[in-house]
Amino acid sequence: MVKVAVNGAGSWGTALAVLLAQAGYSVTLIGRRSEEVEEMGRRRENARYLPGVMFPPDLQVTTDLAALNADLVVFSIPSHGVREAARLASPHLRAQTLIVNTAKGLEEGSHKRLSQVLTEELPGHPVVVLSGPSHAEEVGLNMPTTVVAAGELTTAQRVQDLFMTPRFRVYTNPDLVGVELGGALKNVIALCTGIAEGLGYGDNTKAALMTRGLAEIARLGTAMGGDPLTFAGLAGVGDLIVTCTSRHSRNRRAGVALGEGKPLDLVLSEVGMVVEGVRTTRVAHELARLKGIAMPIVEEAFQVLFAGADPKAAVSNLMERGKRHELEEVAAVRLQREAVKRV
Ligand SMILES: NC(=O)C1=CN([C@@H]2O[C@H](COP(=O)(O)OP(=O)(O)OC[C@H]3O[C@@H](n4cnc5c(N)ncnc54)[C@H](OP(=O)(O)O)[C@@H]3O)[C@@H](O)[C@H]2O)C=CC1
Ligand SMILES: O=C(CO)COP(=O)(O)O
Repeated sequence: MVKVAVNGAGSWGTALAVLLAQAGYSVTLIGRRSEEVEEMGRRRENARYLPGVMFPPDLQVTTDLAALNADLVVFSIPSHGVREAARLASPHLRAQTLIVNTAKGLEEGSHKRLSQVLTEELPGHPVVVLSGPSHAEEVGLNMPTTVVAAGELTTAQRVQDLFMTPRFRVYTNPDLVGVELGGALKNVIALCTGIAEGLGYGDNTKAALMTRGLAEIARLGTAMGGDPLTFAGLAGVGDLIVTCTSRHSRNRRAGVALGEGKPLDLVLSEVGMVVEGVRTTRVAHELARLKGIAMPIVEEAFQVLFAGADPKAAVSNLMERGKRHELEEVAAVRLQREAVKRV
């Protein structure tokens, strides 16, 4: 039987451990705090992070990293903990252990994608990224969900085979860069649509932020080597839609509270779970500057989160920017053609 370890017992790790155990594998969920792990073992439920989703009888829960001696190890650790978690995991893995990363973010400081971090810390291990519109609360209740497995295609197909169930449909995508950037950057836009909601603005404003946000995601993502088509797929617009609109989204919820005027520290403690978009805003802001990419929404998000800017003024700044074409590159070609015709 395939032996699986899920490293990280938050909401996403728990939902995936339940999914894989229901699929019939021998699954161990690894948490880092013994009191919580003991409670989960006793209640057969992760009451803190995923209440209402009962564990299948065969799902094991432990703090013991020896459980990482498995065929497949799923990392569900927030982005800021991935490098350290990989270092701790390294001595326990089998030579051939397949690694699947499910966190969505970028490493602060290095700006690295999380698959790059994992490949650096776990050399020789194949790394695949699982991403897409998939809230733990719904996966835990077996609601139909679609995701992508991104990486070297034959390895991504192994992950597709392992995770696919009648309620969890997995597509493959060879574009690791595009999938990881789509998954990380949509959290920034979800914070912004949440802020707009908290300010009392309506659906027009949210649709504007989602659409122009996607333009920014694709602009930075393609500059970093992603395929433009990936941003029209599950890990791009698909995840953007769910995160900007779902009541389950922690990024959206944090944005709403910020828009209502609460300070960031209070917002984060009230949400009580990881809000990846905050750190990712800082990284995306740095990347945009370094690469000379126009990301006005990310700029305003950065000013609101880290420079005390007023959210309402941030929306006005976006609305009152200089005039633009919707598709700058297309417009440049058209204008050139029209100029030639006039000569
Ligand atoms: N929840 C979801 O629906 C989805 C989440 N994701 C992504 O999955 C990743 C994990 O998120 P999620 O499970 O939701 O987060 P949660 O906030 O639900 O849980 C976080 C878990 O990670 C642990 N943790 C926190 N910091 C560290 C660290 N530095 N090192 C090791 N463990 C740590 C926490 O342990 P403790 O309780 O001890 O602090 C907790 O078990 C994120 O990148 C998120 O974007 C992706 C798709 C869906
Ligand atoms: O990535 C997610 C859904 O696909 C989870 O989003 P939140 O972290 O905002 O809850």
